[in-house]
Amino acid sequence: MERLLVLARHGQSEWNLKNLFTGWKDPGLTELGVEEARAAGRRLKAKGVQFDVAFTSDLTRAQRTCALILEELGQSGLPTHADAALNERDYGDLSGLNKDDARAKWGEEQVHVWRRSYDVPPPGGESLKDTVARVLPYTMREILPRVMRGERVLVAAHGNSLRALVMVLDGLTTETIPGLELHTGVPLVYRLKDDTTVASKEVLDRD
Ligand SMILES: O=C(O)[C@H](O)COP(=O)(O)O
Repeated sequence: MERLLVLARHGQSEWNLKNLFTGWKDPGLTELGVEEARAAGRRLKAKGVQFDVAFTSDLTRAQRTCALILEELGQSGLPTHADAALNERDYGDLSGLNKDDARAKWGEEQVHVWRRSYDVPPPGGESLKDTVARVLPYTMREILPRVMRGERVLVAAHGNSLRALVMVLDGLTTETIPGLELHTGVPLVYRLKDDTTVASKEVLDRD
């Protein structure tokens, strides 16, 4: 039985382009972001991937990415569940600030800790640990059972909500998670064993 789980970060958003902390804010995709999402769909198609169900967040950039990937696969109209549990990490007081301005104000190191550490939340926002605490129960309850039943599942979400999942799937630790970067519009194709651990992982990077 195929146990397929594809994780895709959304394409470039308007605020990615402007280099702003985004979190729970809801900008749309840029033209490049639309193209990145379509290209992700085309790369999945070239691998012969088809889905039975899709999951996404309640934010526009992920939902649009999900729809564009499915369109490229000729699967528009596939059952799709949108849930805030898959939203980007809440960037709290940093939301809307420019990332370079933040580095100038608080220092490179502090901003890196807020962006990439496991358990240090940005002021008023969520740490990755907080994000794991909502992404993982939702995944265990809604997504994993379907994968294990043989449904082919697409999850179109965000840099940090997907880092939360990849941390668990790849067995990363609090020491190694800061090194993980997920790029816009790059699908990660996982196949799971019958004990839910990872049988294989393929990164469908841009050419
Ligand atoms: O929410 C955001 O600002 C980004 O899309 C993810 O940001 P990060 O790379 O700073 O975690």
